Amino acid sequence: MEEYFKRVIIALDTPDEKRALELVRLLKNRVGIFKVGLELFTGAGPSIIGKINEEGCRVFLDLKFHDIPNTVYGAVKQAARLGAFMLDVHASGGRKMMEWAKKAVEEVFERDCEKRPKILAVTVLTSIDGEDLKEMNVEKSPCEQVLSLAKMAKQIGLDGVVASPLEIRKIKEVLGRDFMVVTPGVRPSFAAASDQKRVMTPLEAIKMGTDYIVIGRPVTAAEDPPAALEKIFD
Ligand SMILES: O=C(O)c1cc(=O)[nH]c(=O)n1[C@@H]1O[C@H](COP(=O)(O)O)[C@@H](O)[C@H]1O
Repeated sequence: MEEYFKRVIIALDTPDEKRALELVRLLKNRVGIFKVGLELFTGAGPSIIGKINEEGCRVFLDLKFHDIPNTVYGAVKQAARLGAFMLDVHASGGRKMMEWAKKAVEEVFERDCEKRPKILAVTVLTSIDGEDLKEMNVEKSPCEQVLSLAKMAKQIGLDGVVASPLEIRKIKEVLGRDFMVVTPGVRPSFAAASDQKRVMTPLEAIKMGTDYIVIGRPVTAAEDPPAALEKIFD
């Protein structure tokens, strides 16, 4: 079980700092990384990252930056100083935007490469399927589109990608084992898929070779979050 817990990131999707820290305290003896996304960051403010770090846990700062290169460069510079272990930008922001995001992190940690947060590129959201892509005039399948964005992220020198579990095998095969893959869109058999479309169970995703799975509601909305987490891998 420990082997599985090491690969879990819990998404703290609540606007409430108190609830977020309560979840961290409930789960921190099993899970070491918590995700601060748009809802919590906007609701609780940037200081939430330091507070999670003070609990002895690492933070994936998931703000999915997507803007012109100069704006993303400035935002990533600020985000990189907050103490996150990983942060992300949208790959669909393009090559230059990703290059500038990398440059921002490198400049902040010029003298301290070890502390540099990892930068991930979000490929195709797990809530999007082939039909949705077609509607946006993307003729590629989700897997092809993920792979082409992931290749660009790797060329630029980002640390990895966020993709669905359905693409893990292909990304690792083509881009190598060291290129990090983080997969939301995991649903245990007892949980509803809700707005997620490209899903697999957490255990299947880990067996496919993902570096980390991101789990939110199946754990955080459960009456007993630690028990829900145990049940997933039991
Ligand atoms: O970047 C992400 O973390 C992300 C990318 C993606 O493609 N799909 C996705 O669901 N996420 C995030 O992963 C979490 C999934 O939460 P649940 O659907 O509740 O398990 C949410 O916080 C999403 O914002």
